[in-house]
Amino acid sequence: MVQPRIRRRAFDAVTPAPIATPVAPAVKLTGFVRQFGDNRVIDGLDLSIAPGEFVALLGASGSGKTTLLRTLAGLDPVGDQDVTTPDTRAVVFQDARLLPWKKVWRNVALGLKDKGVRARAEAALKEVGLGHRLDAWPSTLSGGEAQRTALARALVREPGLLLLDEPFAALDALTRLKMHDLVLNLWNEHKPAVLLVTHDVDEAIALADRVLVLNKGRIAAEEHIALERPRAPDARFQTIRRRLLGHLGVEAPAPHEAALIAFPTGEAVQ
Ligand SMILES: Nc1ncnc2c1ncn2[C@@H]1O[C@H](COP(=O)(O)OP(=O)(O)OP(=O)(O)O)[C@@H](O)[C@H]1O
Repeated sequence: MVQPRIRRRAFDAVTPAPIATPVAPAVKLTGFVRQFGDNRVIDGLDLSIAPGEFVALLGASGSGKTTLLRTLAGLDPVGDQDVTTPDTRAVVFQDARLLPWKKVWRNVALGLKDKGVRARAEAALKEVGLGHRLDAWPSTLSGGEAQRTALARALVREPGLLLLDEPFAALDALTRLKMHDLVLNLWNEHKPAVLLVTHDVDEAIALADRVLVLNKGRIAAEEHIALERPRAPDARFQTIRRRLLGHLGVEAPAPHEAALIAFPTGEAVQ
């Protein structure tokens, strides 16, 4: 058979197609399984998170969000399964988990070994707006201050992966909005990969580059959030919101209700 001759156009030689340099993911799981007795909580899950990417994870209660986060934190055994994560990981939980017998700066410095430990803790606490509470006892902190301290403790280690397990769920709505700004500023400054577990669809859309929905032990849906930050609850936001609520099996509320949910402090504008 005569092979067809491939004619190269002249400009092919001078304008080669750009070659995308592949970036190794910060997090990679392929077909990951986690089972408790007969309960297969994570069932062949594939997940990849790029360095510096901010990912939010939604899912019904019991869908395995915390199990996945604990796996990535290295808190649970993974057997011989392939789990790629950065070496340095840090977790912030819903409760700050500060040691009450250590002053705030010592909580942040916990586990730091090199020189200048106090100075590093101080710098981290200044970053979260608590430079004036270095010598305070944890019992004297407000809920928001305690979570700021937990964030400082996480970031002082310069983690490649920051795991956030509903860190704002126990805070009042106004404090939560302030924490969103703080987290975005810290993320911009340090650029770790982030996995935020949350029940709050608005929080996920407000913060993340990508929102995943976990269902039956797998990623059931994914939304790339291509909205510029800071994100207002505009029509594009609401469209993504409706889609995500649909994936979660929740009927989207009417627009005026959506605005009240997005801005419970009364700042909503429709
Ligand atoms: N150590 C354990 N032993 C046995 N079962 C467990 C264990 N940890 C979690 N599970 C089970 O795994 C399932 C998923 O739990 P997980 O805490 O990961 O869910 P979740 O999506 O984070 O839920 P929520 O949103 O309510 O926090 C649940 O059925 C839970 O009972």
